[in-house]
Amino acid sequence: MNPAERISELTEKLNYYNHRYYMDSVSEISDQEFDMLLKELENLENQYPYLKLPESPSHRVGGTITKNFASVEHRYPMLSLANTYNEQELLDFDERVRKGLNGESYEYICELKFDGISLSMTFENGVFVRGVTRGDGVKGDDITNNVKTIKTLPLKVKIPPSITTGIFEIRGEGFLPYSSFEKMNAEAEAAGEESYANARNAASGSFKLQDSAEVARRGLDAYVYQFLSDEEVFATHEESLIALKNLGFNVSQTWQKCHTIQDVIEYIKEWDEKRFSLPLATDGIVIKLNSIAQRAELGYTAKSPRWAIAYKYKAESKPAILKAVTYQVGRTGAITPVAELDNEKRNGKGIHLSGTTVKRASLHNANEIERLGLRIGDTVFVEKGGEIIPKVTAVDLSKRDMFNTQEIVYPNTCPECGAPLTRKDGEANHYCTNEKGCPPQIRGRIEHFIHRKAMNIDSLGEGKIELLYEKGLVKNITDLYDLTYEKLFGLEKITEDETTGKVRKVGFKEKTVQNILDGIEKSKQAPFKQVLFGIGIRYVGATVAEKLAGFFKNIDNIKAADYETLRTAPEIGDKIAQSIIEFFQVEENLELIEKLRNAGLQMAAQDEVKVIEGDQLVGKTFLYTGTFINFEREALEQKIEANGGKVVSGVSGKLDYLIVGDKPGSSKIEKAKKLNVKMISEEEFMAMLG
Ligand SMILES: NC(=O)c1ccc[n+]([C@@H]2O[C@H](COP(=O)([O-])OP(=O)(O)OC[C@H]3O[C@@H](n4cnc5c(N)ncnc54)[C@H](O)[C@@H]3O)[C@@H](O)[C@H]2O)c1
Ligand SMILES: [Zn+2]
Repeated sequence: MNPAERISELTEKLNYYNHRYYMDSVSEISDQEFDMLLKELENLENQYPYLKLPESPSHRVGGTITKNFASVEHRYPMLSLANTYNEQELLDFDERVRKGLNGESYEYICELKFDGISLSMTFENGVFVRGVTRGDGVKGDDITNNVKTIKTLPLKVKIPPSITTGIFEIRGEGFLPYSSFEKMNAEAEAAGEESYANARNAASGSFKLQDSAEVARRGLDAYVYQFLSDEEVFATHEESLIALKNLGFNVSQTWQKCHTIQDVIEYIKEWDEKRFSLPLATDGIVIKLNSIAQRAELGYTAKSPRWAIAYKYKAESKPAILKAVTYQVGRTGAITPVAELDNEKRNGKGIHLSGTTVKRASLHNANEIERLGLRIGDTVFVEKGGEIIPKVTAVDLSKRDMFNTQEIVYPNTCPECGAPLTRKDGEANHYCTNEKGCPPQIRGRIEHFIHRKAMNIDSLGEGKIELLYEKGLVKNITDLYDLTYEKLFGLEKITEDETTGKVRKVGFKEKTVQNILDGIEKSKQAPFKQVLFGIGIRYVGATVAEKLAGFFKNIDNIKAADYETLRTAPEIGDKIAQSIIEFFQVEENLELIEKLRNAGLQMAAQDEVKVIEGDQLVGKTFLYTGTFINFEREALEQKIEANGGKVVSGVSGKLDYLIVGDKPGSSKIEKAKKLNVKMISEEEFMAMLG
């Protein structure tokens, strides 16, 4: 490949990864791999400047603004940071600073590099008015309502007296603490939804949700690390950090002043392991010049300040012995192979990696085992980078001993129930075929049934369900409604955590029993859409269940619907329709529904109470495109309907009004123009309401 081809390939790849990372909150490769590719591109571009492409990611901040929020121009651009993974480049940075300051003395402030998303928070007269993402560095998404869910962010503070304009801005990192991240992923898994690979992606995805109530539930937090205003308020960064803390902002107390680059290197070493005891993900250290005046002397490149640099920790990789492969069975029957690992002394203590003990790592599926070419007894490399879940990255073939290692034979029967496994075309996982009798599948279905978006019985959980199942009290979801105080009181189970060895006791005393029974009783009031989700028809997630409930109104209509009728419901495609038909063909499923009905569960949708505000829009149809200042999408639809109007799903000649917001969709606009549909602004719409 010649340089031109490589430059074009790297540009395209990096732009793609940037898009996935910033828009979709997904990392398809590790940060380290990304940074290496970017460095390679930068080197090539320096060598062959005339080959640099206009869309090159090398001189731009990586993010973009989205269509889902109003976009806001930053008062001060939000830049990135230069980064490095090695000490020499840190020394080079120090050398550049020294030269740039012409012999003046200087000092650094070191901070941890928190791994979340940058936030800009504006205060006017001491009141928090706006929270914005970094976006493309010039403009960002207005996510004020989501930022407001951060409990540690004071919404009103005293303003420093030297600020005459009344306006100042705070910058910080919005993040999801590990504890919230784990909780959120456990819930997502229970609901059969996709989980995030790491806390940074989960934070990024959460800050960009439309529903602020859901954002609030996720438990986001933020650390504040920068103060900006038109007036010069602080002479040093240190002063500003102390002042921010005193004003009530959440400033991580892990920062430190360093007088030399050697002190900086000490700080880096100190936090290499210690950072894993922090409640959030960190991926490095940020080194910043302390003096604000000296910062101005050094200035900026197009992408980052010259007075700061990020040192990023390399993902730690360690050898381990693959003792065995075990197989886990999930709710859907999917089999996951797991590597059982130990250290090279084989003393059962596992390996110590990035602050935690590792004894197991997921191998995902049979293909992955094949790709890695694993044998039992191999020495393998285990890595834990930004992801908190360790992974096996390769076999150390130099240590391979053919006589003392064994081939891995993928099982063809279920390790839990012995039933045969199948693997559908195009699927990576094997599945246990014994849907009705396989214990983890049964327990999984019950866990799904009590999920927050289903029957919402939060007084039950995994451990309790396991106990009820083992005692033979609950073998399927309908058994929950036969539980009584007598059956539950006094049940007990002691479990030992395999990795930590911690002993945990689940015991049912008076209060626990009462809570469980109350929770079950309350679930009888859960709306039909939640019941429909809870019974666990394949492919019928919470959203599909809501659509079905809204369209068919009750379970009998759904049961009676044939394929064509099902397909007329909104967003019900072939796969879902087939799955519903199949579900209602099974006799046991029909019995299950009758039992739930007899237990008193809601099998029909209650008529929604429609709010009526006026009749100004009666007889008129509306469609909207873009984002609006006064409404989220749902609120806008409600407003139209509450005033007698109707929201339609596409532009047609019959459409009366297209309401055009910020960043409208071009296809809707074009179609509306062609069909002469009247287009109105948000203000004009408000005026129609009178
Ligand atoms: N894996 C992928 O596919 C992929 C794709 C794109 C980008 N990335 C990663 O993202 C990086 C680029 O992101 P970036 O431009 O935001 O740079 P960056 O994350 O390396 O550094 C800048 C950011 O650091 C954050 N930060 C955390 N703690 C800070 C502190 N104490 N002081 C100041 N800032 C602090 C701020 O949000 C700031 O915007 C890449 O280097 C790469 O590692 C990964
Ligand atoms: Zn099984």
